[in-house]
Amino acid sequence: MSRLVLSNFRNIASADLPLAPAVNLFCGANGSGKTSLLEAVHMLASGRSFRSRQSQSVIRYEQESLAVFGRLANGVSLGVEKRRDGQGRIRINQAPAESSSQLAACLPLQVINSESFSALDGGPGVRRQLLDWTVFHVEHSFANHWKAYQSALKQRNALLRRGKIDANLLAPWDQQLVRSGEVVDTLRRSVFTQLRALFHERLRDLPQDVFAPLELHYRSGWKKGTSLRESLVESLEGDLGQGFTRVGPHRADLRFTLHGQPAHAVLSRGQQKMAVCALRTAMAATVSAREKPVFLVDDLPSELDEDNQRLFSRWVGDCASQVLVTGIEGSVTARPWQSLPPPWCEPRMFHVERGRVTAAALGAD
Ligand SMILES: Nc1ncnc2c1ncn2[C@@H]1O[C@H](COP(=O)(O)OP(=O)(O)OP(=O)(O)O)[C@@H](O)[C@H]1O
Repeated sequence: MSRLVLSNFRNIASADLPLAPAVNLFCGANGSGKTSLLEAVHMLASGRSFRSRQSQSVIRYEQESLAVFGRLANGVSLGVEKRRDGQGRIRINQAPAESSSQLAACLPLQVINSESFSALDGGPGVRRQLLDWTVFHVEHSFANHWKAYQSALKQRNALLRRGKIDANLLAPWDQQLVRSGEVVDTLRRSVFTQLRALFHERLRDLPQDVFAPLELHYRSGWKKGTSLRESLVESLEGDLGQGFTRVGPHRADLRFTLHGQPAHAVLSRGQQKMAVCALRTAMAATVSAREKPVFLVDDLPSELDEDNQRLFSRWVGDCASQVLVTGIEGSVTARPWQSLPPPWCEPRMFHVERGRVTAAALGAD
């Protein structure tokens, strides 16, 4: 992204930022507005915030609307506007866009923040989304198959909730469920194989006594060794009792294990963060043949020692198109990037103070 423009975004009344092609650092005190800048980029890539479901809370107090505009390195422009009454607009190259997945296709994004630990300790839905982000950016048609699957699932569950089953009513939804569900699973499986290999490649840079046994598994969402159709038939009686479909790609999961235990129950906090960083950069590397993602990194030093910060910056340099990093102190935030080859070792520094963002000299705290 070469330019980022914000208005009335949290405590930032306005900002117009020329971004460096590789590394951009946003430094300042607590509450100054650093994370808000990352949140604005996230909104540009997805139409929503990563901190709040309600965009009203993101609009600057006493203002009616917010706007974010970004010009990408390839010249494409993206714009998102949100109003307090819930209305909003998404534009790509000035023209209205139909869905936020069009934004996502233009701007693949990876976020590392305090929420990222949920890849290890959160529910299966969070991990499924990580895999699906990767699949979508490798194969954009995945979104249509997944949508078709979810709409069949909704109809099937509505029938199951009624409690008595007319086989003629259920059959067409089962057919659509199996057809799109198998495509979803096939795409996930093939992308998972690449992702897992790239994840292990990164783990080899970490202490092997700890990380060599870390395993990543894919669960399809139904019984191993049976087809989706067979599984649906097998579970129909139980599904009827529960009133919803208990098997299928909507129950898929990624699992991280270490010596047979869930990884988050064994790894230290810093080790967990490095596992998440390995996963996120492996995801970026998996999709990079199509488009290299932009990374948003909120407070890299928290939980990580200097060696791990440097390792993470090297991983990012290998798979990302650009990175936006926040930190309290400029010199500390810049350090991990300075040992990389150009252009990664030439960060652009911005100072953030009570919602005002200004260019700053490197090393000025
Ligand atoms: N809708 C809003 N309108 C105006 N100000 C807001 C709004 N929502 C949040 N704020 C304020 O905007 C600031 C947002 O700070 P942000 O989270 O971006 O800070 P930060 O620099 O990342 O801080 P930290 O280092 O503590 O993580 C805070 O001071 C917060 O109180």
